[in-house]
Amino acid sequence: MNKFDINDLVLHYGDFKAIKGINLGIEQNKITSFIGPSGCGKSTVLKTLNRMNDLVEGCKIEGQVLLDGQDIFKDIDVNTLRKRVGMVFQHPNPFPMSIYDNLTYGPITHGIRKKSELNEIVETTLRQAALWDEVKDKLKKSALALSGGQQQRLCIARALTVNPEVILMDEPTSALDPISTSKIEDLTLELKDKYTIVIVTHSMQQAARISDKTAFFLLGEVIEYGDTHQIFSTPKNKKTEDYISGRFG
Ligand SMILES: Nc1ncnc2c1ncn2[C@@H]1O[C@H](COP(=O)(O)OP(=O)(O)OP(=O)(O)O)[C@@H](O)[C@H]1O
Repeated sequence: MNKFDINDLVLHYGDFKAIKGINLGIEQNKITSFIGPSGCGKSTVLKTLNRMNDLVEGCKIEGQVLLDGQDIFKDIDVNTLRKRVGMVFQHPNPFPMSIYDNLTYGPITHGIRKKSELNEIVETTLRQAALWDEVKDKLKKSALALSGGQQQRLCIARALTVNPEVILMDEPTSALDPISTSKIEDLTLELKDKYTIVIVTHSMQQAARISDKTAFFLLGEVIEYGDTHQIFSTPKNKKTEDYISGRFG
């Protein structure tokens, strides 16, 4: 079953046509990777899924994006959409406050006040993000004192605090060392039981390791989309083959 249906998506930044008519079904409880050379529109499509492009001046979107069959531009209020569809960015961006406050910020905004409930959210999400053991004794310490890899796991935990259905990840490990990268990859694999995950990655090894489905982007179009194993072993399109075999990009 598809969590998202992207139908004939065209996106302009001013006069520049960044996305040239994309059709894609994102399956529920799967990890979908977007791969392709720099500037081909991967992040743009990812950000469209929770309407982050709305804030960009001159951005014009045509076509349809459905979340569980509902039009994200017409049927769902943007705050509800962003609660349902969380995001983790390339560079860890914890708020300059304590670990605890980072994790209670979203729930408090959504009206949760009870201390016991907030405590439970903090512990549950830190456990889900495989960070609890490392930080349980310093929850009141600044999140900025954590290592980069820990900060990124905190940002994943923070994304989980409002109980989303989808997690969008924009190159979440590109600023991290190999050990932290491997932790985030393991975590991502664990999270797919409960969440639908879409990840933009420059690492084809990463896409091959963790994703069920892969979409190959080129110049604002999806050239090929299918099971990750098929895309990497028997690509149907010559351009996909050239890219994954390192002939360009
Ligand atoms: N805010 C913006 N204003 C104008 N043009 C933009 C904006 N954001 C992206 N673009 C352009 O749209 C195109 C697609 O960019 P996008 O960031 O989606 O590509 P990408 O595949 O994610 O690239 P990368 O892998 O380098 O992150 C690029 O040509 C980029 O320059």
